[in-house]
Amino acid sequence: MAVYTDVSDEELEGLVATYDIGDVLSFKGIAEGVENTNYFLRTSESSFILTLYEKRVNEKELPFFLNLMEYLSDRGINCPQPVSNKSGEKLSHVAGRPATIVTFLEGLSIRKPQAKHCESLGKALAQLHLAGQGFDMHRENNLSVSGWAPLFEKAKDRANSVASGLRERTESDLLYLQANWPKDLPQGIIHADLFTDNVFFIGDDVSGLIDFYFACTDALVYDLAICLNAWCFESDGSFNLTKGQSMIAGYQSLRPLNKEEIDALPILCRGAALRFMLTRLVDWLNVPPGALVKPKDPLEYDRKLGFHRHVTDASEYGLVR
Ligand SMILES: Nc1ncnc2c1ncn2[C@@H]1O[C@H](COP(=O)(O)OP(=O)(O)O)[C@@H](O)[C@H]1O
Ligand SMILES: N[C@@H](CCOP(=O)(O)O)C(=O)O
Repeated sequence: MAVYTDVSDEELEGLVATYDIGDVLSFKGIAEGVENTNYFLRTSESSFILTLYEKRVNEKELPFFLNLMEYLSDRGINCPQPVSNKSGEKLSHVAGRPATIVTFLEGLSIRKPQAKHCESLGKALAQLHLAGQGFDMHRENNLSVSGWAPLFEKAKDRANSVASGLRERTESDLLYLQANWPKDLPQGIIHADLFTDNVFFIGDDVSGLIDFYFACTDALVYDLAICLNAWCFESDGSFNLTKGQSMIAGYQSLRPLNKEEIDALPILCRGAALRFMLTRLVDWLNVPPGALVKPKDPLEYDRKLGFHRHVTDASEYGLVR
């Protein structure tokens, strides 16, 4: 459970009194997520999520995320809407942390997606990229290639205690990716963390997207590389080509990839896997004392990297030319 910060009854009452959202009926820490503290809040008027921003979120960047959710929602993407308080502000403070109340989205996340879910996700990702065009705020991806070496610094001395040879494999991946990372691909707003727990379905169709706190401006096809990693591997570590084909076809049905994007897909998939291996490794080695959180397994992404290192062509991810 990701509850890093407790909110007392008094703090909650004080916060809710600054909003026009009715009276508190129930309030409960949420058993998923690893980044921020989330509570489910039900009031006499509706259901909401209270998010308290933790370690990786810089308060100065919150207007980017909150405005982005509003912009996307105005353009037909079903994502959480920040609720303004009585003073018209979307950002509040509670229990010593910056916080927002956002609307609750209906739908269920799917733990074991099938090809049809991957296709629907591919379409939803392309819709998100198209809807994000014209958003006039910019946020660097601080977890892209230039951010990986500093992240690894925090973990490299203890990496081999997690898996034998992990330090050496990671150093070699870093060198390769730093030397070959593609530039000049089409850019735009990317979600950058569209894992299965951040996508809601109703039936077989994507009904909503949440958790925009890694969103940034980067190569659009890098977002597809993140999703191929997160959705198309089986638990035995194999890549499911049918799922990859479905996702890429779903994406291309709305936003066809150009030649440069297709050529870049293998290295972007490898980079995306390294990015999640690294953040997981750092978190694995540094669980805050007392936090109710289950850190995610870095070795899942170490295994995925083992696959990506041998890929030479986008067709190996299911791209049909
Ligand atoms: N707007 C929302 N509507 C419904 N459920 C939500 C919403 N936001 C978060 N949740 C629930 O809270 C969980 C954790 O949220 P998430 O944003 O992924 O946290 P974290 O940023 O810590 O990873 C989600 O998996 C989901 O179950
Ligand atoms: N998706 C990341 C961790 C970020 O957590 P999330 O709950 O916001 O998706 C990972 O799996 O490493």
